[in-house]
Amino acid sequence: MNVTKAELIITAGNKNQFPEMTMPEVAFAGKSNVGKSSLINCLVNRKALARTSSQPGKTQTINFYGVQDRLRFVDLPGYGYAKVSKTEREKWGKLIEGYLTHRETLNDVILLIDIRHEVGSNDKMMYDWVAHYYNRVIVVATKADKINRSQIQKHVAMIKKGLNLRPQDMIIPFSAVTKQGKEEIWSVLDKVVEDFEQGEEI
Ligand SMILES: Nc1nc2c(ncn2[C@@H]2O[C@H](COP(=O)(O)OP(=O)(O)OP(=O)(O)O)[C@@H](O)[C@H]2O)c(=O)[nH]1
Ligand SMILES: [Mg+2]
Repeated sequence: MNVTKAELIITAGNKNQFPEMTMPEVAFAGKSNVGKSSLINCLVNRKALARTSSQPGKTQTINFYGVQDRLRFVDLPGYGYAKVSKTEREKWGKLIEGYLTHRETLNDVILLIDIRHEVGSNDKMMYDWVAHYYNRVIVVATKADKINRSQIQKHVAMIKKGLNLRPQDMIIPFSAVTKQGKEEIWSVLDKVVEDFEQGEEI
């Protein structure tokens, strides 16, 4: 999709604020600071539509973005930030669960993993959880610019193994700096929109 229009729809701190289910949605999950907001900005050709920060744990709400009036991107709060209190973590769990398990228009969850690192226990937990509810999981291995190009396939294989990906899952190396992987992600998303719009016509 050639994106010329993207806007924040709502910053939701609880499920009553989730927008009506009128459009296909794709949610971005992953550890705090992994690059969820940066990926969204890259996909919509904007520098700062989704707020990014070098300080982890900044996004504590579910942020809905409208893309070209055909698709929504859903920026989920990151997990695994140690300085967050137990009460905050519980609130996070309820909010995420309330979204991920009750959203008929949620087509895919994109799980972001830092390409440099071994898969963490939180990542594995998140993957297993999403895999349980959704047909496929799209894994985006972020910050690919931080490793040598020749090492990318090795790291991708390491993540595949660490998460124990199934044949129907996908893994795409990506960099918000070089935009590597952007086209590949869009070709998956374009198909999501097409399928949704065709389903509506019937
Ligand atoms: N080199 C490089 N840096 C990146 C990339 N993606 C994100 N970053 C940097 O990583 C930091 C965190 O990025 P965010 O997009 O804010 O991460 P997030 O997952 O939204 O973080 P939370 O909202 O705290 O969960 C920022 O300093 C970004 O500039 C990338 O592909 N390459
Ligand atoms: Mg963020």
